[in-house]
Amino acid sequence: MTSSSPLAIQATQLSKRYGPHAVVQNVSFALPAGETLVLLGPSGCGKTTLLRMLNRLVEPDEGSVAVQGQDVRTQSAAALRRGIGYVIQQVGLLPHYTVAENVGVVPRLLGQEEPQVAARTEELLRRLHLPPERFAGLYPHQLSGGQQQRVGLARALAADPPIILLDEPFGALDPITRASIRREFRELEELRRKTVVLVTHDVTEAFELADRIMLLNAGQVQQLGTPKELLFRPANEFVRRFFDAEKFSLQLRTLRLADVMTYIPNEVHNNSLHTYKSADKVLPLSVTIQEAIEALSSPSGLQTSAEEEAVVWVEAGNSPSATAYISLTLPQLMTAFGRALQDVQTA
Ligand SMILES: Nc1ncnc2c1ncn2[C@@H]1O[C@H](COP(=O)(O)OP(=O)(O)OP(=O)(O)O)[C@@H](O)[C@H]1O
Repeated sequence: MTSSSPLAIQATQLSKRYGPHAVVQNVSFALPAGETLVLLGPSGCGKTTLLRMLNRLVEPDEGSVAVQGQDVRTQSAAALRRGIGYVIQQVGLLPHYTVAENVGVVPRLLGQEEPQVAARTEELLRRLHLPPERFAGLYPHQLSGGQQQRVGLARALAADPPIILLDEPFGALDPITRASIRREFRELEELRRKTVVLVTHDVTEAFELADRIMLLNAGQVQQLGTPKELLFRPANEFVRRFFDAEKFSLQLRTLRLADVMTYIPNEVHNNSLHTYKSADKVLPLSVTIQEAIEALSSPSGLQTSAEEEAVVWVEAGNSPSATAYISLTLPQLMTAFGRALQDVQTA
């Protein structure tokens, strides 16, 4: 992100008290358009209150919020609703409205024409894997929790707001559904262009989705940075301890193939510069070590080498004429990962 990117949200010195409790204390951040910021921290640390100050559901005692460069206090409720989508854990679907009616609520409130609302609803339901032929006429109680969550997301996206606020959007789901919806969510083109602020207390979720994480404790920012910075350069003891229990799994989700390629021995590079077959699995350097392990462990699409070892091909750099690919086995990957970790921790 360049410094010239326009700021989607700028929060300045936000504070909020409830009685004697300072729930949010002096929180500031600047969020460039297109970035995903995750608010993370233990229960009661002020995440939801901070999120709700961004769309004026909670008024701060001190400080200010600017959205697209304009103070939110000077924007009408309708303008804020158009510019900022909001999804909460309880989904909040209207029980007597069908799926399609729920998705169309905000565009209708904003006065959009019926054919336009219907087309947008159909497009979004399809994109969120809820085929409208089957789902458009159902009522919320006829849906599973995961399906309801997707309708909630479709509803927040319906008016195509540039900013989306999500409060524990996957919180009510079981861990397996949660992981798969999270993956769909990450891959949703519709969301990639948007500025997202997401509240969670799930560390893995934060690491999988965030460009930057704000870790809060008792209303105060402990650290604001990339997942890599929080994991490998914790600002204080609270930050270090917060990630300690899940450190290894987070390291796998934070380091990418690009970070470990220099630790792959030369002989591997030299022996494996072949042209790959189109059916083979090819990974870009941007995938995480976790994703590479999953690719190496899944039964489909694997090529088997002479030693019967699973390999993936990795884009190992571009020459002017062609992309070079090297093959990588799980043991080679894990050795390189171990070396990269040692270096990053002692650097
Ligand atoms: N309207 C309110 N009146 C009084 N106290 C409140 C109100 N809203 C929140 N609080 C208190 O403020 C603190 C922070 O609440 P908040 O919901 O922002 O935390 P959170 O980090 O989102 O927690 P969780 O992860 O459990 O949802 C809590 O102690 C809560 O009891």
